[in-house]
Amino acid sequence: MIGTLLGFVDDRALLARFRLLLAASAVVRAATVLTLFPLLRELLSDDPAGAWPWIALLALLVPVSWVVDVRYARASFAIGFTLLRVVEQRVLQRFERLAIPDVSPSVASATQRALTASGQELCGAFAYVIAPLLASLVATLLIGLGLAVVSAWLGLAALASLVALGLAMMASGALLRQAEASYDAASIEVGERIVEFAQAQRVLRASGRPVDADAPLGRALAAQRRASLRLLRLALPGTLLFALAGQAALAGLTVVAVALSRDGTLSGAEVVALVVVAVRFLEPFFTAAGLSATLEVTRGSLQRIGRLLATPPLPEPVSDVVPDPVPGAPTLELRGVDFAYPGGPPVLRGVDLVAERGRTVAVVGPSGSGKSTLLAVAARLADPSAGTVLHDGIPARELPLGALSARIGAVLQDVYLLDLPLLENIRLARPDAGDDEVRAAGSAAQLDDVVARLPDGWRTRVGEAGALLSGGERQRVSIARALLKRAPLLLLDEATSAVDALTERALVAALQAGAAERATIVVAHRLGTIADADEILFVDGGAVVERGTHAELLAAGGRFAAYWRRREAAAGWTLTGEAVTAG
Ligand SMILES: Nc1ncnc2c1ncn2[C@@H]1O[C@H](COP(=O)(O)OP(=O)(O)OP(=O)(O)O)[C@@H](O)[C@H]1O
Repeated sequence: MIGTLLGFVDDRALLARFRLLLAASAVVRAATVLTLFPLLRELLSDDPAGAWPWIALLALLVPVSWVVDVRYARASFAIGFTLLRVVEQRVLQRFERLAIPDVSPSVASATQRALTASGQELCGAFAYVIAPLLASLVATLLIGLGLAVVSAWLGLAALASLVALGLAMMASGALLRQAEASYDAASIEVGERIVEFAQAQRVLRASGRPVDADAPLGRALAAQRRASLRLLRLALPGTLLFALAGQAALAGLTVVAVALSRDGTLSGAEVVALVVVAVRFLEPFFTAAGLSATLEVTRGSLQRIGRLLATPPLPEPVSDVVPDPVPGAPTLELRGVDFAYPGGPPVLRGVDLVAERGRTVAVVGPSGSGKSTLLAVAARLADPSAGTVLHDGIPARELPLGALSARIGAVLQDVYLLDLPLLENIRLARPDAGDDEVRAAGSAAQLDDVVARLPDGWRTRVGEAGALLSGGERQRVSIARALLKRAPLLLLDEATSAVDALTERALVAALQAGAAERATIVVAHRLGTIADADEILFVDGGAVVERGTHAELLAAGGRFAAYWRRREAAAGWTLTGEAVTAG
């Protein structure tokens, strides 16, 4: 565990200082304890004046030990804070680079715990528990060596004590580890359920479901309570076992000292001195017994962070240099792309798609046929299991993620706004854009009337996840982002599904204004958007089953034509008063 912890520390000079101070602290502590042996021996002998040199040495060691320990504590804190920083950094970096399907609720919850608790736990545990314990344990080893110098038998007894205490420590750790693992799993489950509970408030209230013991959150909280009780229960036998081993070790050392006195190897005064040294020798182990629960929590945090960091990120090229576009290559090309979500059936099968500058490709198909997934793979939110995605002829995997993201503007189904002013939410698409540009993009995205209603206009914070705005308003913000970005590839997934027909017309016009400069792929159910596309791909079961222009596909009388007729018929249906009638 200590090796793993120190493995996170990227400051080599700090690590070297820490190791040096650890050695110095252990040596001085051991020397202080071992000095007690000759000091007490002389003090209890016929000539107590012989104790003066040892008292002088002790008087010197005490302030030296204090100075070394203060420096050691400072280095330990510096390591603790470095752990906090590096863990936060690595967890965030890894999270940002995970393929989107890998960002499951449990990964999100584990990340949240790693960022909000684990880093702090590691920092505190290292500075307050692990580092002091480490110095004490190394000092104990040195004291054991010192005892061996006095007598080989004492050395052996000390070694046997260390082994017994080490085994007791491992046994109590193993008991706690199991309980800690189930407590950890229960806490992650509670984290997931709380997020779900908060997000599903409208649905829960609409369905009138009370939060009771049978609700998912109630069940998760009950499981966490049980796991926490088990953790407390299992801490007790471990501590008792440890105390027993400690008493046995002390008794063993005393028996050896007494036996050595009986055969004349040690004087009575030396036996008394040895018992005092033996007590100090065992002290760190008793401290460790009291702290074993903290150590197991630290081990749990480390494992959680390790699991998160073990999830492979989307592979990135080693070099930051963006390869040159291949002359004449389309803006985006998918060649024989297959894709499946982790553990799921194939969702895309052999998809070919070419999106060229100035042209619009519409992807059409029944619900669940894989349209949004196709856009996700195009944007490299996930890598295909087979086939290639090329941007300007460059395989997506050869483009640094930053460069790739700069090429793509997207309005996806799940629009997410941050709790920032409206203006800043739009500016996220292009952080260097000036206020005027951001406002112009917002106006083109039909946000002027929204802004007029907001208390602070463009500077109004939109609330967590954009809670202050309606679904259609959030879509407009997302479109404003895409307009501001002016990326060469625009991906639209039901981009205007939540706005009224009039606003939609204005938004489509705004999006078309720059269409000559970019390639557009649009997933839409609305007939107008589909009919105007340069090419339509009809997708079913993850495969492109028909492709062509609107006129060609209608003339072919195949799947798309049937879909189109059904849509047209549905568009004629209207709800009036009590009945549904065809219009
Ligand atoms: N994160 C995910 N994990 C596992 N399966 C998923 C995930 N997202 C989508 N799927 C599955 O992949 C399939 C295709 O989903 P996708 O959202 O791409 O379809 P779609 O054609 O865009 O549907 P819609 O028109 O309803 O938006 C569906 O069967 C869906 O259940």
